[in-house]
Amino acid sequence: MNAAYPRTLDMAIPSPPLLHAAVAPPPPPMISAADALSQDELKRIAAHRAVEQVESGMVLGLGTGSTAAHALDRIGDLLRGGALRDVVGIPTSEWAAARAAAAGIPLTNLNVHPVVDLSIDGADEVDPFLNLVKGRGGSLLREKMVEGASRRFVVIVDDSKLNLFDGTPGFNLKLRTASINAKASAFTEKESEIEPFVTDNKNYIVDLFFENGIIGDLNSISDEILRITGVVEHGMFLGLATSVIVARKDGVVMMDNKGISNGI
Ligand SMILES: O=C[C@H](O)[C@H](O)[C@H](O)COP(=O)(O)O
Repeated sequence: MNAAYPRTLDMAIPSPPLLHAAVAPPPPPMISAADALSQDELKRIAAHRAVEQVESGMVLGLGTGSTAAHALDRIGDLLRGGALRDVVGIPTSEWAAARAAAAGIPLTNLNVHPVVDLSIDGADEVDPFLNLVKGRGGSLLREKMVEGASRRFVVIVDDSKLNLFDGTPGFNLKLRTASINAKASAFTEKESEIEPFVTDNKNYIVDLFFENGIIGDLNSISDEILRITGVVEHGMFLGLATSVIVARKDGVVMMDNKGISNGI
């Protein structure tokens, strides 16, 4: 997982075969120690609300990250306590596989279960139309495969994730994608001092910097990014989420295609 989450859109491109991915736990949130507990508590609350939708016998998509961790642990607790049974999960990363196994969730894969009943995962940014930016922990490709195969995809966030996709200026130009008004970089200026971020699938994560914010139709931008030779996938999850559970200090809200409900 990445050590820091820049406020950018990420995409994955293949890395050279000699590089291998390090599987690490999710990064700590970039907030002060005093705030850490309350933000983590919000993540836990959102995750537990989502797990209320899990039923015995379901095939689950198991998300990646510090918010999804609470969902995995909760599902494990319910399985151990007997409140849930016959649940199997498809992990969206090596990290999720390890965490789910530790929680006692039986694992499967998309070959065995090509249709997933319910996926639960965090996000880096959520817009009012339930579009997401994901992948700042590097798991966007497997996440999109599993969550795209899901009947329901419930996103769990604290309210710091409610952003429009704003993009952030960047200065470390490696690949210019002029047609989408963005610059991309896998490295800083001092390449020797930084390890490129390599995913579970041995792809590089490249940060895309939209200098003037993301302007235009997101689906067209998505198509354009995917047409760039070498791009495997990007972190915009458009039209995949069926609902978003947002934990705020003043309560929990759910966003879905009918609007926003309070007090769920
Ligand atoms: O690659 C990482 C995943 O897309 C995560 O679900 C996303 O980064 C949100 O992670 P967290 O819940 O730790 O903020």
